[in-house]
Amino acid sequence: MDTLRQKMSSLTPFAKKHKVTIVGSGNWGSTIAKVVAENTAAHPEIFEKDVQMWVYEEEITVPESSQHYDPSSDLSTKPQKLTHLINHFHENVKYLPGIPLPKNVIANPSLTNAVKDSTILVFNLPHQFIGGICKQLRGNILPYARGISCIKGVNVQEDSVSLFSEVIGKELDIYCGALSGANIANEVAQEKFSETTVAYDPPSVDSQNPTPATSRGPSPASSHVDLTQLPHRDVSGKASGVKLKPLPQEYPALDHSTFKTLFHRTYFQVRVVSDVAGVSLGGALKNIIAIAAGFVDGLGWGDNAKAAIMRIGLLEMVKFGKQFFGKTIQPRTFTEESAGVADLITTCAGGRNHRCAKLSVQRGVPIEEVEAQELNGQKLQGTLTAVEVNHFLKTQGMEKEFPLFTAVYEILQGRAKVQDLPQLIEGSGE
Ligand SMILES: NC(=O)C1=CN([C@@H]2O[C@H](COP(=O)(O)OP(=O)(O)OC[C@H]3O[C@@H](n4cnc5c(N)ncnc54)[C@H](O)[C@@H]3O)[C@@H](O)[C@H]2O)C=CC1
Ligand SMILES: O=C(CO)COP(=O)(O)O
Repeated sequence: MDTLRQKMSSLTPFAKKHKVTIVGSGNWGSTIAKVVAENTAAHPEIFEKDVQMWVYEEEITVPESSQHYDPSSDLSTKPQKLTHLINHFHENVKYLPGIPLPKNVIANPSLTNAVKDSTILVFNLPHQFIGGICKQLRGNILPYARGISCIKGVNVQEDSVSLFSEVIGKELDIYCGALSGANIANEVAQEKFSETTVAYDPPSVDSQNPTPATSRGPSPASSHVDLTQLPHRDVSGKASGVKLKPLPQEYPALDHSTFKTLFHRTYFQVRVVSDVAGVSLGGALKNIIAIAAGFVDGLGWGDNAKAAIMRIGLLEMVKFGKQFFGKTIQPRTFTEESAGVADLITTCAGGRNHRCAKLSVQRGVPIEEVEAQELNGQKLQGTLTAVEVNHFLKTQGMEKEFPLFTAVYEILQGRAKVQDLPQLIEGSGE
């Protein structure tokens, strides 16, 4: 059905194209902006070519290591707005240096202006900032927009845990799916082969009743179907209704096929699934395990130790998913999709959480100190996630059920030593 719609759209163009905004412009945000802009340019029948990229504005000086550094130019000798530099050099010289961005990536410091008229909002920023961003966005987006969250983290509030796709959906009254995978940003940006998983499972409102393009009326008020209740888990696991506004018929459907077209490149191969919880949790929880893997690498304990950490960690990820997202999750997502075990492997090998944890052991300093020294403004997600997950497990009286997550937390708090890891997790993973 979806393929039929796309074929028909190439015969009879839709009156409107999807405008895409990337909310965030860090290491991964800029990389996803590049991927998406390549695809919007390649598919003018579905998307507007220009991709807005919201940038948290800051003044920076072009580093001398940059190919754009020119001592005779004010652009290099005086601090400049990051948006100005991105739009001038078509490169995010701070967060994704050395990677040319397509000219149709437009850096925009105004959040509300960047999302204006966009039907697709791709959320890609460190998870600690999403609450404030949603508050600013509320009431300033198209009511029938759809979201994709590329954020790796979980939302812990008091005694509850939820996904960022759920937070975004609830705050903005839209449907939001997720994208996550074994995706070290710099490698994807260099177009080295990788895979990712997109999870998208809205009610059938967008793909149902696909009136052929040829018989559609021009009225902007027309829609695919009537308003539909979108069942959402709320933070306590109960269903809470969000009214999903239907997409006007002037637009191509927003379905699995469209999202695959938006994100898939030969170097970045997409599988689209429906398990939003599994995809999101894989991305969030593996960051805690990557810290443990970095700790044992920092001690020089070798590959067997790291493999053990990853195996036990994977079991805790699946257990956490089943325990707290049981009704919605498909456990095989953790083992079969890029967003599961593949992401765990890549992050424990080449991710920032692993690297900073390893250096913190080698240098004998807190991981936050390494983060500040090494990452030039990029943010670790595993440290905060370890604290948040521990807070949640405590409220459930379940710290002991997740010994590796708990051990990472205790080590980060300075209450246990990395050397104690084998004792702290002894007997777990059985
Ligand atoms: N970098 C990577 O390799 C990958 C990252 N991810 C995930 O993507 C998400 C975004 O990560 P990155 O793009 O790498 O970010 P990053 O680690 O590069 O973070 C820095 C970003 O945060 C912004 N920022 C700083 N203060 C802010 C504030 N007060 N409000 C809003 N934004 C602020 C900065 O402007 C910058 O864009 C994270 O959840 C991360 O786990 C997912 C896959 C790969
Ligand atoms: O999520 C990632 C790879 O998929 C990146 O992990 P880090 O944040 O540890 O670099």
